[in-house]
Amino acid sequence: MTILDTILAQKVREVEELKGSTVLSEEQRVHASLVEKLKQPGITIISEIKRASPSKGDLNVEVDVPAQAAAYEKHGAGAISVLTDSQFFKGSFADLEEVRGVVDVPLLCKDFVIDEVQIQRANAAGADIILLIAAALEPQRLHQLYEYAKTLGLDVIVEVHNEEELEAVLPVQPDIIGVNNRNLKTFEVDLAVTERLAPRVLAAGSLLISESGIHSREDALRVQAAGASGILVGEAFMKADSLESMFAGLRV
Ligand SMILES: O=P(O)(O)OC[C@@H](O)[C@@H](O)c1c[nH]c2ccccc12
Repeated sequence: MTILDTILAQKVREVEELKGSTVLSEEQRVHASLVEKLKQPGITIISEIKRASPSKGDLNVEVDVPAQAAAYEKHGAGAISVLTDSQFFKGSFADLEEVRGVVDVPLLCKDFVIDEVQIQRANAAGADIILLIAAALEPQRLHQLYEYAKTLGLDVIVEVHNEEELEAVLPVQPDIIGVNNRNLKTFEVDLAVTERLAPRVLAAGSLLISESGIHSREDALRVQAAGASGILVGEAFMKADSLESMFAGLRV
């Protein structure tokens, strides 16, 4: 069993609980658009609230979530990502709701989505964007969930890590493809993954976000040169002594 298998088994249980315990609405809210942000000149920084992760352990468990999110927005985050998984990342939907209360930028509910009910919950908690992970879903199921999220007015980042996953999701014609530099099965991180997959992503007409392992100006410039219009950064912000200088460094 890989860690991804373990997480997905837990998500099956969570989905059952969610279906049993809550009546969620399909309310259409007005959403802040990540697509529009990514089309603007310069790189869009998506700053993540991530207390802990299976690969790195505790990053910043005691973080003051609303204060961190407000600082992200103030220093120039184009969007904010909140890990809502509790078991493996020590996040929560309460974190997402708190962040929604203090920022206006587009908000990504970062979780392992396998069912519509999780998308309803993300929408209800104030998310503007959800993530669909190719490594976690059959292509047809990913396509269904993508279309469902769109009916709620949400943006979707379709996440891939290799050529095979990328080819499998291209028929969806995703507005945004996130290339995860981290292999979710082995935790290995390599920015060359973005460089390898970028030409195909851009040729398909999708916007490109480079995810994971970005810590420095050099890293940001490297993925921007490959064609990324956005970067998703967690650890570097959660462990930064100064958010201001971290933003100054990554803004390219
Ligand atoms: O902390 P990093 O290396 O900057 O990575 C952030 C983000 O890319 C990472 O948290 C992530 C990308 N895709 C995911 C899917 C599930 C959980 C987490 C992730």
